[in-house]
Amino acid sequence: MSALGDSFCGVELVSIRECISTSDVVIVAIHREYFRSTLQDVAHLLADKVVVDVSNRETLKVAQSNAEYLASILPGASVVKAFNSVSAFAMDDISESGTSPAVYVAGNDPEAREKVIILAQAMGFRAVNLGLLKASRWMEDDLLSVFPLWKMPIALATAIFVLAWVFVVYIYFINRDKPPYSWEQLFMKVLNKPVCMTAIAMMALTYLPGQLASVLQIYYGTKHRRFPQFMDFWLKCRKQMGLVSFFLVIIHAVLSVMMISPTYYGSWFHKATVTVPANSTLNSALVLTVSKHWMTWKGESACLLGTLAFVLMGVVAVTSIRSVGDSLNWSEWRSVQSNLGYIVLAVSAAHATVMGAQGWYKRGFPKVFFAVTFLSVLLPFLVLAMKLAFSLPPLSGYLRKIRRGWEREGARYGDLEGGGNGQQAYCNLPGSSGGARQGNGDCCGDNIELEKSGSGAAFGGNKNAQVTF
Ligand SMILES: NC(=O)C1=CN([C@@H]2O[C@H](COP(=O)(O)OP(=O)(O)OC[C@H]3O[C@@H](n4cnc5c(N)ncnc54)[C@H](OP(=O)(O)O)[C@@H]3O)[C@@H](O)[C@H]2O)C=CC1
Ligand SMILES: [Cu+2]
Repeated sequence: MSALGDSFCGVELVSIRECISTSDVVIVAIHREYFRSTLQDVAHLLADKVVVDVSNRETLKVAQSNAEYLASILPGASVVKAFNSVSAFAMDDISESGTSPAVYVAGNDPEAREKVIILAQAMGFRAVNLGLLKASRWMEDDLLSVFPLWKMPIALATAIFVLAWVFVVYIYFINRDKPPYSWEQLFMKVLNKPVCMTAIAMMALTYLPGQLASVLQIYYGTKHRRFPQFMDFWLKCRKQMGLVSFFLVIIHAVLSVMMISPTYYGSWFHKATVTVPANSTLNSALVLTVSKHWMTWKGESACLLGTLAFVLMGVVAVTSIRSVGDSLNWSEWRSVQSNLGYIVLAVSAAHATVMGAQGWYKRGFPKVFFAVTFLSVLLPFLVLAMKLAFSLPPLSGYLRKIRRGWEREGARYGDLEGGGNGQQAYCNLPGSSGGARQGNGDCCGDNIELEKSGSGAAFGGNKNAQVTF
Protein backbone atom coordinates (compact mmCIF):
# COMPACT_ATOMS: atom_id res chain seq x y z
CA MET A 1 0.00 0.00 0.00
CA SER A 2 2.76 2.44 0.87
CA ALA A 3 4.25 1.87 -2.57
CA LEU A 4 0.92 2.64 -4.19
CA GLY A 5 0.33 5.59 -1.87
CA ASP A 6 3.05 7.61 -3.60
CA SER A 7 0.94 7.82 -6.73
CA PHE A 8 -2.05 9.28 -4.86
CA CYS A 9 -0.78 12.85 -4.64
CA GLY A 10 -0.33 12.86 -0.90
CA VAL A 11 -3.51 10.96 -0.03
CA GLU A 12 -2.64 8.35 2.53
CA LEU A 13 -3.72 4.84 1.62
CA VAL A 14 -4.66 2.70 4.61
CA SER A 15 -6.74 -0.39 5.38
CA ILE A 16 -10.47 -0.02 5.98
CA ARG A 17 -10.05 -0.78 9.68
CA GLU A 18 -7.29 1.76 10.09
CA CYS A 19 -9.28 4.33 8.14
CA ILE A 20 -12.28 3.87 10.44
CA SER A 21 -10.27 3.97 13.64
CA THR A 22 -8.62 7.26 12.72
CA SER A 23 -11.69 9.08 11.30
CA ASP A 24 -14.85 10.64 12.72
CA VAL A 25 -16.45 10.93 9.31
CA VAL A 26 -16.18 7.99 6.92
CA ILE A 27 -17.20 8.39 3.30
CA VAL A 28 -18.39 5.15 1.70
CA ALA A 29 -17.66 5.48 -2.02
CA ILE A 30 -18.49 2.02 -3.26
CA HIS A 31 -21.46 0.66 -5.16
CA ARG A 32 -24.52 -0.55 -3.24
CA GLU A 33 -24.02 -4.22 -4.03
CA TYR A 34 -20.73 -4.23 -2.06
CA PHE A 35 -22.04 -2.46 1.06
CA ARG A 36 -22.75 -5.65 2.97
CA SER A 37 -19.70 -7.68 1.94
CA THR A 38 -17.35 -4.76 2.57
CA LEU A 39 -18.82 -3.26 5.72
CA GLN A 40 -20.66 -5.82 7.81
CA ASP A 41 -17.45 -7.09 9.46
CA VAL A 42 -16.50 -3.58 10.52
CA ALA A 43 -20.01 -2.44 11.47
CA HIS A 44 -19.11 -2.41 15.17
CA LEU A 45 -16.15 -0.13 14.46
CA LEU A 46 -18.47 2.34 12.72
CA ALA A 47 -20.83 2.66 15.69
CA ASP A 48 -21.11 6.34 16.70
CA LYS A 49 -19.27 7.44 13.55
CA VAL A 50 -20.69 9.61 10.82
CA VAL A 51 -20.93 7.48 7.67
CA VAL A 52 -21.58 9.34 4.43
CA ASP A 53 -23.24 7.44 1.61
CA VAL A 54 -22.50 8.96 -1.82
CA SER A 55 -23.86 6.12 -3.94
CA ASN A 56 -26.41 6.27 -6.73
CA ARG A 57 -28.99 3.80 -7.95
CA GLU A 58 -29.83 2.49 -11.40
CA THR A 59 -33.56 2.05 -10.85
CA LEU A 60 -36.25 4.56 -9.92
CA LYS A 61 -38.70 4.46 -7.01
CA VAL A 62 -37.45 1.78 -4.66
CA ALA A 63 -38.92 1.12 -1.23
CA GLN A 64 -35.55 1.58 0.44
CA SER A 65 -32.87 4.01 -0.68
CA ASN A 66 -29.21 3.03 -0.80
CA ALA A 67 -28.61 5.20 2.27
CA GLU A 68 -31.43 3.51 4.18
CA TYR A 69 -30.02 0.13 3.18
CA LEU A 70 -26.58 1.19 4.43
CA ALA A 71 -28.13 2.37 7.69
CA SER A 72 -29.74 -1.06 8.13
CA ILE A 73 -26.30 -2.70 7.76
CA LEU A 74 -24.70 -0.21 10.17
CA PRO A 75 -27.29 0.18 12.95
CA GLY A 76 -24.97 2.04 15.33
CA ALA A 77 -23.64 4.55 12.82
CA SER A 78 -25.12 7.92 11.91
CA VAL A 79 -25.65 7.50 8.18
CA VAL A 80 -25.86 10.69 6.16
CA LYS A 81 -26.64 10.89 2.45
CA ALA A 82 -24.63 13.54 0.61
CA PHE A 83 -22.53 14.32 -2.45
CA ASN A 84 -24.36 11.83 -4.69
CA SER A 85 -25.39 14.62 -7.05
CA VAL A 86 -21.84 15.87 -7.49
CA SER A 87 -19.87 14.20 -10.23
CA ALA A 88 -16.19 13.42 -9.90
CA PHE A 89 -15.63 16.02 -12.59
CA ALA A 90 -17.46 18.72 -10.61
CA MET A 91 -15.40 17.87 -7.53
CA ASP A 92 -12.28 18.41 -9.52
CA ASP A 93 -13.57 21.56 -11.15
CA ILE A 94 -14.98 23.41 -8.17
CA SER A 95 -11.79 25.26 -7.27
CA GLU A 96 -11.54 26.74 -10.76
CA SER A 97 -15.18 27.21 -11.73
CA GLY A 98 -15.88 29.92 -9.15
CA THR A 99 -19.41 28.57 -8.68
CA SER A 100 -20.67 26.61 -5.71
CA PRO A 101 -22.83 23.68 -6.76
CA ALA A 102 -25.48 22.42 -4.35
CA VAL A 103 -24.84 19.40 -2.18
CA TYR A 104 -28.00 17.97 -0.67
CA VAL A 105 -27.63 16.47 2.78
CA ALA A 106 -30.04 14.13 4.56
CA GLY A 107 -29.70 12.10 7.74
CA ASN A 108 -31.65 11.23 10.87
CA ASP A 109 -29.01 12.51 13.29
CA PRO A 110 -28.99 16.34 13.23
CA GLU A 111 -25.44 16.57 14.60
CA ALA A 112 -24.08 14.19 11.98
CA ARG A 113 -25.94 16.11 9.28
CA GLU A 114 -24.45 19.36 10.54
CA LYS A 115 -20.93 17.88 10.40
CA VAL A 116 -21.41 16.88 6.78
CA ILE A 117 -22.86 20.29 5.93
CA ILE A 118 -19.79 21.99 7.39
CA LEU A 119 -17.57 19.56 5.47
CA ALA A 120 -19.39 20.29 2.19
CA GLN A 121 -19.17 24.03 2.77
CA ALA A 122 -15.47 23.78 3.55
CA MET A 123 -15.05 22.01 0.20
CA GLY A 124 -16.70 24.97 -1.53
CA PHE A 125 -20.18 23.55 -2.04
CA ARG A 126 -23.51 25.10 -1.14
CA ALA A 127 -25.03 22.67 1.33
CA VAL A 128 -28.79 22.14 1.35
CA ASN A 129 -30.21 20.42 4.41
CA LEU A 130 -33.02 18.10 3.35
CA GLY A 131 -33.82 16.73 6.79
CA LEU A 132 -34.41 13.07 7.53
CA LEU A 133 -32.69 10.17 5.78
CA LYS A 134 -35.96 9.37 4.00
CA ALA A 135 -35.18 12.32 1.73
CA SER A 136 -32.36 10.20 0.29
CA ARG A 137 -35.02 8.40 -1.79
CA TRP A 138 -35.73 11.64 -3.59
CA MET A 139 -31.99 12.46 -3.80
CA GLU A 140 -31.33 9.17 -5.56
CA ASP A 141 -34.46 9.29 -7.72
CA ASP A 142 -33.77 12.83 -8.83
CA LEU A 143 -30.58 11.86 -10.62
CA LEU A 144 -32.34 9.14 -12.56
CA SER A 145 -35.20 11.19 -13.92
CA VAL A 146 -34.58 13.00 -17.18
CA PHE A 147 -36.32 16.38 -17.58
CA PRO A 148 -39.30 15.17 -15.48
CA LEU A 149 -41.08 18.51 -15.52
CA TRP A 150 -40.72 19.06 -19.26
CA LYS A 151 -42.45 15.91 -20.45
CA MET A 152 -46.01 16.93 -19.62
CA PRO A 153 -45.77 20.51 -21.02
CA ILE A 154 -44.17 19.27 -24.25
CA ALA A 155 -46.72 16.46 -24.64
CA LEU A 156 -49.57 18.86 -23.94
CA ALA A 157 -48.27 21.47 -26.39
CA THR A 158 -47.85 18.77 -29.04
CA ALA A 159 -51.41 17.53 -28.51
CA ILE A 160 -52.86 21.06 -28.68
CA PHE A 161 -50.79 21.83 -31.77
CA VAL A 162 -51.93 18.70 -33.62
CA LEU A 163 -55.58 19.38 -32.77
CA ALA A 164 -55.27 23.03 -33.80
CA TRP A 165 -53.51 22.10 -37.06
CA VAL A 166 -56.19 19.57 -37.98
CA PHE A 167 -58.86 22.16 -37.15
CA VAL A 168 -57.17 24.86 -39.27
CA VAL A 169 -56.73 22.53 -42.24
CA TYR A 170 -60.37 21.47 -41.91
CA ILE A 171 -61.84 24.97 -41.81
CA TYR A 172 -59.64 26.45 -44.53
CA PHE A 173 -59.20 23.55 -46.95
CA ILE A 174 -61.74 20.80 -46.38
CA ASN A 175 -64.83 22.70 -45.29
CA ARG A 176 -64.56 25.30 -48.09
CA ASP A 177 -65.39 25.04 -51.76
CA LYS A 178 -62.80 27.67 -52.54
CA PRO A 179 -59.97 27.59 -49.99
CA PRO A 180 -58.70 31.09 -49.12
CA TYR A 181 -55.13 29.81 -49.09
CA SER A 182 -53.06 27.77 -51.47
CA TRP A 183 -51.68 24.40 -50.38
CA GLU A 184 -48.29 26.02 -50.90
CA GLN A 185 -48.97 28.18 -47.87
CA LEU A 186 -49.15 25.19 -45.52
CA PHE A 187 -45.58 25.75 -44.37
CA MET A 188 -45.90 29.30 -43.04
CA LYS A 189 -49.22 31.09 -43.36
CA VAL A 190 -51.32 28.09 -42.34
CA LEU A 191 -48.80 26.64 -39.88
CA ASN A 192 -48.54 29.98 -38.09
CA LYS A 193 -52.16 29.71 -36.95
CA PRO A 194 -51.86 26.50 -34.88
CA VAL A 195 -48.51 27.78 -33.58
CA CYS A 196 -50.25 30.93 -32.35
CA MET A 197 -53.19 28.95 -30.90
CA THR A 198 -50.85 26.59 -29.06
CA ALA A 199 -48.67 29.42 -27.73
CA ILE A 200 -51.58 31.34 -26.26
CA ALA A 201 -53.27 28.19 -24.93
CA MET A 202 -50.06 27.15 -23.17
CA MET A 203 -49.71 30.65 -21.76
CA ALA A 204 -53.25 30.49 -20.37
CA LEU A 205 -52.65 26.96 -19.04
CA THR A 206 -49.59 28.28 -17.20
CA TYR A 207 -51.76 30.66 -15.22
CA LEU A 208 -54.91 28.55 -14.97
CA PRO A 209 -53.80 26.18 -12.15
CA GLY A 210 -53.09 29.16 -9.90
CA GLN A 211 -56.68 30.28 -10.37
CA LEU A 212 -58.04 26.75 -9.95
CA ALA A 213 -56.08 26.52 -6.72
CA SER A 214 -57.92 29.63 -5.51
CA VAL A 215 -61.23 27.97 -6.40
CA LEU A 216 -60.25 24.86 -4.46
CA GLN A 217 -59.07 26.83 -1.44
CA ILE A 218 -62.38 28.69 -1.32
CA TYR A 219 -64.24 25.40 -1.72
CA TYR A 220 -62.15 23.65 0.98
CA GLY A 221 -62.33 26.66 3.30
CA THR A 222 -58.77 25.96 4.41
CA LYS A 223 -55.27 25.95 3.02
CA HIS A 224 -54.42 22.85 5.03
CA ARG A 225 -55.57 20.37 2.48
CA ARG A 226 -53.66 18.79 -0.33
CA PHE A 227 -54.59 19.64 -3.86
CA PRO A 228 -55.35 16.63 -6.07
CA GLN A 229 -52.21 15.00 -7.42
CA PHE A 230 -52.68 16.27 -10.99
CA MET A 231 -53.03 19.85 -9.70
CA ASP A 232 -49.90 19.48 -7.65
CA PHE A 233 -47.98 18.32 -10.70
CA TRP A 234 -49.52 21.01 -12.88
CA LEU A 235 -48.49 23.71 -10.38
CA LYS A 236 -44.97 22.34 -10.41
CA CYS A 237 -44.74 22.38 -14.23
CA ARG A 238 -45.74 26.01 -14.66
CA LYS A 239 -42.26 27.26 -15.37
CA GLN A 240 -41.80 24.69 -18.12
CA MET A 241 -45.25 25.38 -19.56
CA GLY A 242 -44.52 29.09 -19.67
CA LEU A 243 -41.20 28.48 -21.39
CA VAL A 244 -42.77 26.15 -23.96
CA SER A 245 -45.28 28.92 -24.66
CA PHE A 246 -42.44 31.44 -24.99
CA PHE A 247 -40.58 29.26 -27.51
CA LEU A 248 -43.78 29.00 -29.57
CA VAL A 249 -44.27 32.77 -29.32
CA ILE A 250 -40.77 33.24 -30.76
CA ILE A 251 -41.61 30.96 -33.70
CA HIS A 252 -44.93 32.77 -34.21
CA ALA A 253 -43.25 36.20 -34.12
CA VAL A 254 -40.51 35.23 -36.58
CA LEU A 255 -42.97 33.61 -39.02
CA SER A 256 -45.31 36.60 -38.79
CA VAL A 257 -42.57 39.15 -39.41
CA MET A 258 -41.40 37.22 -42.46
CA MET A 259 -44.88 37.28 -43.93
CA ILE A 260 -45.91 40.85 -43.21
CA SER A 261 -47.06 42.13 -46.58
CA PRO A 262 -50.40 43.11 -48.17
CA THR A 263 -50.40 39.74 -49.93
CA TYR A 264 -50.39 37.77 -46.70
CA TYR A 265 -52.25 40.13 -44.40
CA GLY A 266 -54.71 41.84 -46.76
CA SER A 267 -56.88 43.39 -44.05
CA TRP A 268 -53.85 44.95 -42.33
CA PHE A 269 -53.04 47.21 -45.28
CA HIS A 270 -54.84 49.96 -47.16
CA LYS A 271 -55.66 49.02 -50.71
CA ALA A 272 -53.80 50.96 -53.37
CA THR A 273 -56.32 51.55 -56.16
CA VAL A 274 -55.99 53.22 -59.52
CA THR A 275 -59.17 54.47 -61.18
CA VAL A 276 -59.17 54.89 -64.95
CA PRO A 277 -61.93 57.38 -65.93
CA ALA A 278 -64.72 55.72 -67.88
CA ASN A 279 -64.53 58.13 -70.83
CA SER A 280 -60.79 58.16 -71.15
CA THR A 281 -59.23 57.42 -74.48
CA LEU A 282 -55.73 56.22 -73.99
CA ASN A 283 -53.37 57.43 -76.66
CA SER A 284 -50.24 56.46 -74.79
CA ALA A 285 -49.26 53.67 -72.39
CA LEU A 286 -50.98 53.73 -68.99
CA VAL A 287 -48.40 53.86 -66.18
CA LEU A 288 -49.67 52.61 -62.80
CA THR A 289 -47.51 53.35 -59.77
CA VAL A 290 -48.92 51.39 -56.88
CA SER A 291 -47.56 52.55 -53.56
CA LYS A 292 -48.63 53.81 -50.13
CA HIS A 293 -49.41 50.38 -48.75
CA TRP A 294 -49.38 51.63 -45.23
CA MET A 295 -51.09 49.62 -42.56
CA THR A 296 -54.60 50.09 -41.32
CA TRP A 297 -55.21 50.78 -37.61
CA LYS A 298 -55.92 47.06 -37.26
CA GLY A 299 -52.57 46.02 -38.72
CA GLU A 300 -50.61 48.58 -36.71
CA SER A 301 -52.31 47.84 -33.40
CA ALA A 302 -52.05 44.06 -33.90
CA CYS A 303 -48.31 44.47 -34.54
CA LEU A 304 -47.86 46.76 -31.55
CA LEU A 305 -49.69 44.38 -29.20
CA GLY A 306 -47.83 41.38 -30.61
CA THR A 307 -44.47 43.10 -30.13
CA LEU A 308 -45.36 44.17 -26.59
CA ALA A 309 -46.49 40.66 -25.65
CA PHE A 310 -43.30 39.18 -27.11
CA VAL A 311 -40.93 41.58 -25.34
CA LEU A 312 -42.70 41.45 -21.97
CA MET A 313 -42.88 37.67 -22.12
CA GLY A 314 -39.13 37.71 -22.71
CA VAL A 315 -38.72 39.60 -19.43
CA VAL A 316 -40.83 37.03 -17.57
CA ALA A 317 -38.87 34.19 -19.19
CA VAL A 318 -35.49 35.71 -18.33
CA THR A 319 -36.41 36.10 -14.67
CA SER A 320 -37.37 32.43 -14.58
CA ILE A 321 -33.67 31.64 -14.92
CA ARG A 322 -32.63 30.83 -11.40
CA SER A 323 -29.54 33.04 -11.26
CA VAL A 324 -31.56 36.03 -12.48
CA GLY A 325 -34.45 35.26 -10.14
CA ASP A 326 -32.02 35.01 -7.24
CA SER A 327 -30.84 38.55 -7.91
CA LEU A 328 -34.36 39.91 -7.39
CA ASN A 329 -35.97 40.46 -4.04
CA TRP A 330 -39.35 38.95 -3.30
CA SER A 331 -41.43 41.95 -4.39
CA GLU A 332 -39.52 42.41 -7.63
CA TRP A 333 -39.74 38.76 -8.48
CA ARG A 334 -43.42 38.65 -7.70
CA SER A 335 -44.20 41.71 -9.79
CA VAL A 336 -42.52 40.14 -12.79
CA GLN A 337 -43.71 36.57 -12.38
CA SER A 338 -47.29 37.27 -11.42
CA ASN A 339 -48.34 40.79 -12.36
CA LEU A 340 -46.33 41.09 -15.55
CA GLY A 341 -47.27 37.52 -16.47
CA TYR A 342 -50.97 38.37 -16.40
CA ILE A 343 -50.28 41.56 -18.37
CA VAL A 344 -48.57 39.44 -21.04
CA LEU A 345 -51.61 37.16 -21.15
CA ALA A 346 -53.96 40.15 -21.46
CA VAL A 347 -51.85 41.80 -24.18
CA SER A 348 -51.64 38.52 -26.11
CA ALA A 349 -55.40 38.08 -25.90
CA ALA A 350 -55.85 41.70 -27.03
CA HIS A 351 -53.51 41.02 -29.99
CA ALA A 352 -55.69 38.13 -31.16
CA THR A 353 -58.89 40.07 -30.45
CA VAL A 354 -57.80 43.05 -32.56
CA MET A 355 -56.95 40.68 -35.39
CA GLY A 356 -60.22 38.80 -35.25
CA ALA A 357 -62.98 40.94 -33.76
CA GLN A 358 -64.31 42.29 -37.07
CA GLY A 359 -64.49 38.77 -38.44
CA TRP A 360 -66.27 37.48 -35.32
CA TYR A 361 -68.93 40.17 -35.73
CA LYS A 362 -69.44 39.34 -39.40
CA ARG A 363 -69.72 35.60 -38.77
CA GLY A 364 -72.11 35.86 -35.86
CA PHE A 365 -73.13 33.00 -33.59
CA PRO A 366 -72.45 30.02 -33.83
CA LYS A 367 -70.09 30.37 -36.81
CA VAL A 368 -67.78 32.47 -34.65
CA PHE A 369 -66.59 29.19 -33.11
CA PHE A 370 -64.89 28.47 -36.42
CA ALA A 371 -62.71 31.56 -36.06
CA VAL A 372 -59.13 30.75 -35.07
CA THR A 373 -58.70 34.02 -33.19
CA PHE A 374 -61.97 33.55 -31.27
CA LEU A 375 -61.03 30.06 -30.12
CA SER A 376 -57.56 31.32 -29.18
CA VAL A 377 -58.82 33.95 -26.76
CA LEU A 378 -61.47 31.90 -24.92
CA LEU A 379 -59.10 30.30 -22.41
CA PRO A 380 -56.99 33.45 -21.81
CA PHE A 381 -60.12 35.51 -21.13
CA LEU A 382 -61.43 32.83 -18.77
CA VAL A 383 -58.16 32.89 -16.79
CA LEU A 384 -58.10 36.71 -16.77
CA ALA A 385 -61.72 36.84 -15.61
CA MET A 386 -60.90 34.43 -12.77
CA LYS A 387 -57.86 36.49 -11.83
CA LEU A 388 -59.98 39.63 -11.76
CA ALA A 389 -62.68 37.99 -9.67
CA PHE A 390 -60.16 36.73 -7.12
CA SER A 391 -58.36 40.07 -6.99
CA LEU A 392 -61.46 42.07 -6.11
CA PRO A 393 -63.49 42.11 -2.88
CA PRO A 394 -65.14 40.13 -1.45
CA LEU A 395 -63.25 37.11 -2.85
CA SER A 396 -59.80 38.69 -2.51
CA GLY A 397 -60.31 39.27 1.22
CA TYR A 398 -61.72 35.79 1.77
CA LEU A 399 -58.81 34.14 -0.04
CA ARG A 400 -56.30 36.26 1.83
CA LYS A 401 -57.79 35.11 5.14
CA ILE A 402 -57.56 31.45 4.09
CA ARG A 403 -53.95 31.87 2.97
CA ARG A 404 -53.05 33.42 6.28
CA GLY A 405 -54.31 30.37 8.11
CA TRP A 406 -57.97 31.16 8.80
CA GLU A 407 -60.30 28.18 8.42
CA ARG A 408 -64.00 28.15 7.71
CA GLU A 409 -66.22 26.34 10.17
CA GLY A 410 -66.77 22.88 8.73
CA ALA A 411 -63.79 23.27 6.39
CA ARG A 412 -63.34 20.33 4.04
CA TYR A 413 -60.04 18.76 5.09
CA GLY A 414 -60.38 15.61 3.04
CA ASP A 415 -57.78 12.93 3.43
CA LEU A 416 -54.69 14.79 4.59
CA GLU A 417 -52.31 11.95 3.97
CA GLY A 418 -53.79 10.78 0.71
CA GLY A 419 -53.23 12.39 -2.66
CA GLY A 420 -50.54 14.96 -3.03
CA ASN A 421 -47.26 14.21 -4.56
CA GLY A 422 -46.16 11.50 -2.23
CA GLN A 423 -43.35 13.68 -1.01
CA GLN A 424 -44.97 14.78 2.17
CA ALA A 425 -42.22 13.28 4.28
CA TYR A 426 -39.70 15.77 3.01
CA CYS A 427 -41.56 18.79 1.86
CA ASN A 428 -38.56 21.07 1.59
CA LEU A 429 -37.13 19.24 -1.38
CA PRO A 430 -35.71 21.43 -4.10
CA GLY A 431 -38.23 21.99 -6.82
CA SER A 432 -40.88 20.00 -5.03
CA SER A 433 -44.03 21.93 -4.61
CA GLY A 434 -44.77 20.13 -1.40
CA GLY A 435 -47.39 22.73 -1.85
CA ALA A 436 -50.10 20.28 -2.59
CA ARG A 437 -51.00 20.90 0.96
CA GLN A 438 -49.43 24.23 1.71
CA GLY A 439 -49.23 25.86 -1.65
CA ASN A 440 -51.11 29.03 -2.04
CA GLY A 441 -51.91 28.18 -5.60
CA ASP A 442 -51.66 31.72 -6.75
CA CYS A 443 -49.33 32.09 -9.67
CA CYS A 444 -47.02 33.99 -7.53
CA GLY A 445 -48.32 33.59 -4.12
CA ASP A 446 -49.65 36.16 -1.77
CA ASN A 447 -47.83 34.80 1.14
CA ILE A 448 -44.10 34.40 1.37
CA GLU A 449 -44.43 31.88 4.17
CA LEU A 450 -46.32 29.56 1.92
CA GLU A 451 -43.87 30.10 -0.82
CA LYS A 452 -41.12 28.37 1.13
CA SER A 453 -42.77 25.09 0.55
CA GLY A 454 -45.43 26.44 -1.69
CA SER A 455 -46.33 26.27 -5.27
CA GLY A 456 -44.02 28.89 -6.64
CA ALA A 457 -44.64 31.30 -9.39
CA ALA A 458 -46.13 30.56 -12.69
CA PHE A 459 -43.11 30.90 -14.79
CA GLY A 460 -40.28 31.29 -12.40
CA GLY A 461 -40.67 28.01 -10.64
CA ASN A 462 -40.16 28.21 -6.95
CA LYS A 463 -38.25 31.27 -5.83
CA ASN A 464 -37.38 29.72 -2.53
CA ALA A 465 -36.97 26.22 -3.79
CA GLN A 466 -33.61 25.93 -2.14
CA VAL A 467 -34.55 27.25 1.25
CA THR A 468 -32.79 25.36 3.97
CA PHE A 469 -34.89 24.77 7.02
N1 LIG B 1 -17.98 8.81 -10.15
C1 LIG B 1 -18.87 9.78 -9.90
O1 LIG B 1 -18.87 10.83 -10.54
C2 LIG B 1 -19.87 9.60 -8.81
C3 LIG B 1 -19.97 8.41 -8.12
N2 LIG B 1 -20.90 8.27 -7.12
C4 LIG B 1 -21.04 7.04 -6.37
O2 LIG B 1 -19.80 6.74 -5.74
C5 LIG B 1 -19.62 5.34 -5.65
C6 LIG B 1 -18.30 5.00 -6.28
O3 LIG B 1 -18.35 5.42 -7.65
P1 LIG B 1 -17.04 5.42 -8.57
O4 LIG B 1 -15.87 5.84 -7.77
O5 LIG B 1 -17.38 6.15 -9.76
O6 LIG B 1 -16.95 3.89 -8.94
P2 LIG B 1 -15.69 2.99 -9.24
O7 LIG B 1 -16.21 1.78 -9.89
O8 LIG B 1 -14.66 3.81 -9.90
O9 LIG B 1 -15.18 2.68 -7.81
C7 LIG B 1 -15.81 1.70 -7.04
C8 LIG B 1 -15.07 1.50 -5.75
O10 LIG B 1 -15.66 0.37 -5.17
C9 LIG B 1 -14.65 -0.57 -4.87
N3 LIG B 1 -15.12 -1.92 -5.12
C10 LIG B 1 -15.34 -2.50 -6.31
N4 LIG B 1 -15.70 -3.78 -6.15
C11 LIG B 1 -15.73 -4.01 -4.84
C12 LIG B 1 -16.04 -5.13 -4.05
N5 LIG B 1 -16.40 -6.30 -4.59
N6 LIG B 1 -15.94 -5.03 -2.73
C13 LIG B 1 -15.56 -3.87 -2.18
N7 LIG B 1 -15.25 -2.79 -2.86
C14 LIG B 1 -15.35 -2.83 -4.18
C15 LIG B 1 -13.50 -0.27 -5.78
O11 LIG B 1 -12.33 -0.71 -5.13
P3 LIG B 1 -11.03 -1.05 -5.98
O12 LIG B 1 -10.42 0.27 -6.31
O13 LIG B 1 -10.20 -1.82 -5.03
O14 LIG B 1 -11.48 -1.81 -7.15
C16 LIG B 1 -13.58 1.21 -5.94
O15 LIG B 1 -12.87 1.85 -4.90
C17 LIG B 1 -20.79 4.70 -6.38
O16 LIG B 1 -21.75 4.28 -5.43
C18 LIG B 1 -21.34 5.81 -7.21
O17 LIG B 1 -22.71 5.67 -7.42
C19 LIG B 1 -21.68 9.31 -6.76
C20 LIG B 1 -21.62 10.50 -7.42
C21 LIG B 1 -20.74 10.72 -8.50
CU1 LIG C 1 -49.96 36.77 -33.41
